[in-house]
Amino acid sequence: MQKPNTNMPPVTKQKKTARLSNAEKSSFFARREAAKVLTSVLDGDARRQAAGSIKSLVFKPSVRNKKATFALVCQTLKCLPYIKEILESSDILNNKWKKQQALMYLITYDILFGQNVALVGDAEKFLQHKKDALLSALAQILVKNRVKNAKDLMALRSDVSKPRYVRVNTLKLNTKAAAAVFRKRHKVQKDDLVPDLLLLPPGTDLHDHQLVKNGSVLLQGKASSMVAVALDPKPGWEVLDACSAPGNKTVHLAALMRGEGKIIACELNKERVKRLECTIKQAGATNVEVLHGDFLKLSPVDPSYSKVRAILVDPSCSGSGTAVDRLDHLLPSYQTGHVDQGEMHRLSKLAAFQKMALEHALSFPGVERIVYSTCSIHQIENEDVINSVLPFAISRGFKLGTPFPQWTRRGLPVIEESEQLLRTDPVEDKEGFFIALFVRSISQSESLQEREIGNHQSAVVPCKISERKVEAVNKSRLRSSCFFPSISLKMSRVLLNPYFDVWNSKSGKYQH
Ligand SMILES: C[S@@+](CC[C@H](N)C(=O)[O-])C[C@H]1O[C@@H](n2cnc3c(N)ncnc32)[C@H](O)[C@@H]1O
Repeated sequence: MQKPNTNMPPVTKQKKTARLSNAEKSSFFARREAAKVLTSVLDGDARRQAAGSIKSLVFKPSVRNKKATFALVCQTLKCLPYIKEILESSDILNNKWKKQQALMYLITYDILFGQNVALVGDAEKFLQHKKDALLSALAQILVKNRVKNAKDLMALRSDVSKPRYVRVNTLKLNTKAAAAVFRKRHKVQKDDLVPDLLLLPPGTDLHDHQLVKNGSVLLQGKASSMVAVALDPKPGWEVLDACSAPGNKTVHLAALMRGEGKIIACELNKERVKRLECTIKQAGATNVEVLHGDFLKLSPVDPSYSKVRAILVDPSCSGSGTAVDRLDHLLPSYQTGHVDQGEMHRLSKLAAFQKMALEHALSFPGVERIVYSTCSIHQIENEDVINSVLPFAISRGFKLGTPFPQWTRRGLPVIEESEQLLRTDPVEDKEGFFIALFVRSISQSESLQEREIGNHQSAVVPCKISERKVEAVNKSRLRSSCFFPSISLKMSRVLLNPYFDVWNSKSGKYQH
C-alpha cells in the first residue's frame, strides 16, 4: 500500500489546493515544520542526548516560520502529558499514524487546546473524524483535574514568567539613556542589586531592538550578570577569563573595568572563539585579548600572566540551572526529575574538569580574586567542587569571600563555609546559578610571586601558610585521600605535603 504523503497539502486534487486559503496552507506547513522539531526534541530527550535546545532547533535556518513553529512546539509540549493520555485512552491511532507521533500530538493540540482551524491534510482529517473520541477522553481528564475546560487545564501547567533582563553595556551607552529609550514603549525598573541591569515586563521581545543589535545592551539574565560583579575587577587591572566564549561575562568585565587594563579571554573551542570575537567586537570592548587555547595548559608562572590579579572560572557545566530558559522544563524527562546513570556519569566528568580548572586558577601566584561560577543546580558541580579545592586554596593563602552578602540564598549547607557561597534558585529567581569567590591579600600574592622561580621547564611554588593552616590542610587532605583507597602510602605522603607544588610546563600538570 502506498504511504500517504503528509508533507504536502492534498496535491492530488490540484483544484482543491488552489482553493486552500493562505491561512490553511501556512498552518499545514507550520505543523510539518513543528513536527520535525518536536520529533528531534522528543528523540533527544528520550536518549538524554539533545540535538540542541528547543530554541536552537527552531532557530535553524531550515525552519521558515520560526515564530509559529516555536509557539506550536512549546504549546504542544506544555499539554503533552494530557495529549498522550488522551491518545492512549481513546486508542484511535493505528500503526500508520503511530509512526507520525509528533504530528499526531501537534494536531491533537490544535483540535483540543488550540484554535481548531485550518485543518487541511490527511493526518488532520483523520483526527478530525475521531474528534468525538478525543473530546470524551479529554472530558475524563477535566473531571480528574477538577477543571471546567481545556483552557483551565492548560493553566495548571502555566509558564514561569520572568522579567526581561537587559544589561546595559556601559562601554557604549549609559544606563539612564538606555532606560529612557525603553521607557518609550515599556515599563522599566532598575535592578536593586546589579548595577546597569534593567527589568522590563516578562515576554518583552527585544531580539530585533536596535540597542541589542548594535551591542549597547545585552539580553543577559540577572544571575549571569552577578558573576562579573562578584569578581569586582578594577579599571587598569589584568584579568584572566579562563573559559570565556561566548563572552557575555568577558564584555561585562570589560565594562566594569571601563575598558581600562587588560582582559585575557581564553577559549578552547575554535568555533566558540569566533562567537567570542563577535561578542567582543559588538560590545566595543577594546581591552580584550583573545587566547585560543586550553586554560589548563597555561603555566601559572609564565611571566605573561604575572600581572593577572583576578581570574574568572566559568567552566563548561550541565546548564541544569537554565533549564527553564532553554524550555527543558517542558520536556518529559524534566517532568519526571530523572537523573539516570548516563547523566550521573556526565556530571562526574564535568565536576572533574571544573575542579581542575579552579585548582589551576588558584595556582597563579599574583592573583587576589577568583570567581568560580556555574549555571548548574547540582551540588556535585558546585559545593562539592569548592569543598574539594578548599584545602589547596587555603594552602595558597586564599579564603572564601562573600559575594553579595545581602543576597539571602546561599550555598547548600553541606560544607562549613556554605553561607559564603551564593546560589540563585531556578524557580524563585528563574535561573539556577552558583557563585563562589576566593580572595587573598595582596601581600600574600606578592610574597608568592617573589618566591616563585621563573624556570620555564619546572617551577617550584612554595606556599606561605601558617602552622594552623598546615594542620587544617593535612587533616582535610587525609580525609580526601581516604576516599581513594588505591592511593599508595608514598603517594599520600606527597599529597599531604602542602609546601610545594611543582608546575611542569611540558606535561601541563602539577607535580606535588
Ligand atoms: C559556560 S561556557 C562560558 C560562558 C562564558 N563565560 C560567558 O559568560 O559567555 C564554558 C566555556 O569554556 C570553554 N572551555 C571548556 N574547556 C576549556 C578549557 N580547558 N580551556 C578553555 N576553555 C574551555 C567551553 O568551550 C565553553 O565555551
